[in-house]
Amino acid sequence: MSTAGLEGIVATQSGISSIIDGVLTYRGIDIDELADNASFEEVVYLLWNGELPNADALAQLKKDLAENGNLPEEIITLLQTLPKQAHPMTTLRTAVSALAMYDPQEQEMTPEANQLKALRLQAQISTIVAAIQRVREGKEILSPNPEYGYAQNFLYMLTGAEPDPIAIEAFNKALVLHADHELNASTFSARVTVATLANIHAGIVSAIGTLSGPLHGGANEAVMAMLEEVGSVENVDSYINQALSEKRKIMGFGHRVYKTGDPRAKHLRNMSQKLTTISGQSKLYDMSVRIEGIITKEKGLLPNVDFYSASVYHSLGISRDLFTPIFAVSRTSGWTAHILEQYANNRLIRPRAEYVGPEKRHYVPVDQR
Ligand SMILES: CC(=O)SCCNC(=O)CCNC(=O)[C@H](O)C(C)(C)COP(=O)(O)OP(=O)(O)OC[C@H]1O[C@@H](n2cnc3c(N)ncnc32)[C@H](O)[C@@H]1OP(=O)(O)O
Ligand SMILES: O=C([O-])CC(=O)C(=O)O
Repeated sequence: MSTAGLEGIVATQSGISSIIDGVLTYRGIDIDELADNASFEEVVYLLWNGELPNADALAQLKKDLAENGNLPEEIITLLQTLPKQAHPMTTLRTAVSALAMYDPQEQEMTPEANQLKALRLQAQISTIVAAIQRVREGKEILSPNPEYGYAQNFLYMLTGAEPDPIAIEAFNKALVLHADHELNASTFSARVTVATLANIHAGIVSAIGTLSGPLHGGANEAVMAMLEEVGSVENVDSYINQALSEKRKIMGFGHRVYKTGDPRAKHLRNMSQKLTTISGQSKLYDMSVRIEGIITKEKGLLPNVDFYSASVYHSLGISRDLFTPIFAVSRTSGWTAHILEQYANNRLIRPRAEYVGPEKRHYVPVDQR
């Protein structure tokens, strides 16, 4: 008997992140502690190496990420050539796929080569997402500033301006909160892909495609679309009641694993309150809180990581269709950690399907059909 959606099936062992009794940890460290204290670079190091970096290792990783963030000229030309109206997740997936062709170690599969490819991908993916926006605005594509950290560099490459410290802190926290999440759908697809011994870029392309759907990472963009459609706190009740009566899903609520709440959501809720106030858009936070109240009361569902991240990113001045690509920028750290873990102890992932098709029968020639 199959289990729909593989619910509750343990498909692999992993030492990277855990969800136990509703508590999320990266390498054993509670996400609450990391959200309040860690830089994204510390989290990347932790996910890849299993330990937090000392000061020298952290400085080296920051330097490596900034230095490896430049894009090959051919990728810049590609980004400038692809259709401007394409969804940025499609453009991102295509650019990462193309990036494999310019990676100096594309066909090398040693652990050392794979670690370097992971580093280059983590460095370049942020440049690509910022570049997608710059190209749409007809602006020059920027490279990372070696003086800046990862979060600061993304905001700088996106806008060309010096980002303010509150924005850097908030963006860093959002990156930390999205970095890894056990065997979510995109991570699973990355692991399935590389378990055939396909290369890292192939795994990340699979993962980006999987993340893009609204039942997974694409929900953050869908939440913002809903907030814009609702428009005001006064409209919330009628909009949500109508959606529920039509049995429509409310994006940003529910979770396959968490049934008593997503531990990341409270951080994003607090950030949403603060940032919407600073940016003069507290209406978005008020609408979100009202929606949460109704969905929790009517459906018993709680917000997931995607719900309040929408108003957070919007308050930072980020376009709605970049929300999911930004999720991919952060999750590349988790995807690559899982890919390296898969390579280190690999076996082809190939489950079975329960056959429910027609009984055995014979081929009928076309003139007899
Ligand atoms: C980063 C992330 O990926 S977090 C998740 C992001 N996705 C979303 O926010 C999309 C909205 N949420 C959902 O679609 C689901 O809750 C999922 C995909 C996250 C989890 O799905 P599953 O574990 O398969 O739960 P499933 O979709 O079977 O839902 C179970 C029941 O709750 C209902 N339900 C679940 N989520 C929602 C929702 N957001 N709005 C309304 N009803 C919902 C379903 O309609 C279903 O009801 P039924 O039993 O009467 O048919
Ligand atoms: O774990 C999941 O199913 C989805 C999720 O919250 C994530 O990927 O962050």
